[in-house]
Amino acid sequence: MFARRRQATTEPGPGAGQATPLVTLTATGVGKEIDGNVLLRPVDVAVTSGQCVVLRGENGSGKTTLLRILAGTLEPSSGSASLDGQALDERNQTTRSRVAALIGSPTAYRDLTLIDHLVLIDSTWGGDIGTADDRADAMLAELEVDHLSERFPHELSSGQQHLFHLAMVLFRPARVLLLDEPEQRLDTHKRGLLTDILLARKAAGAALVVACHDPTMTAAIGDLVVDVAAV
Ligand SMILES: Nc1ncnc2c1ncn2[C@@H]1O[C@H](COP(=O)(O)OP(=O)(O)OP(=O)(O)O)[C@@H](O)[C@H]1O
Repeated sequence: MFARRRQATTEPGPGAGQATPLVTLTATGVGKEIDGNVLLRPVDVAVTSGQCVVLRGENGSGKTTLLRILAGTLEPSSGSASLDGQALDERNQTTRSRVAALIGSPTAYRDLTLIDHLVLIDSTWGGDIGTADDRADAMLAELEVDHLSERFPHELSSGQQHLFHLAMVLFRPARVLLLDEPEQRLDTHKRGLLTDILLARKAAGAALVVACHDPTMTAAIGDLVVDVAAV
């Protein structure tokens, strides 16, 4: 007998174009050590709906580690992180339903086209405007990669691949968006496009935490900058 399919959720979010209740993501004194190696010095972060916190820090200072803790995929060694007072854990349906994260590369399949990927994601998260194909096309168009919709992931340039990864994450509804260097590999125009999309998500009520090395983008999207100390 098969186990019941693990549901994502039907909760709406800014990606779904619906009104979004407030959320608060808090990390207090979170730090991480593995086998005596410091990955992240203790740091505090708090963000609520409609705000963006930018994580700034030199290479290796622990920004990705912090994002993993906020995504509930990594336990902190010290301190605690919570979403609306509940501990973050990606295995927990509440965390999964509210938090979308681009940390590293999401899983992609060689034999599915870009639009196939988004339609697959749509089969979990759904939407209420048009068909799944319409919704997927609209997401790809927002990032100006709709002309690549019938390509396979390995037929993309590195910047196009990154835009595809962003599309997979931005496509699903989410009250919290965690993005690790979303500007990487993007040209100036695409960075501007992404900036506008993130500002729109903020205006729609998403809470954003973004690790970013681009000062222009940081100034445009950030309500608060958290400097992550070198380890
Ligand atoms: N599994 C691990 N075991 C031990 N140390 C690790 C492990 N993973 C990462 N580190 C170390 O932890 C530190 C923080 O890494 P992290 O990827 O969080 O930094 P970052 O600020 O995101 O860096 P970048 O700006 O280069 O992306 C680095 O010094 C890294 O070498």
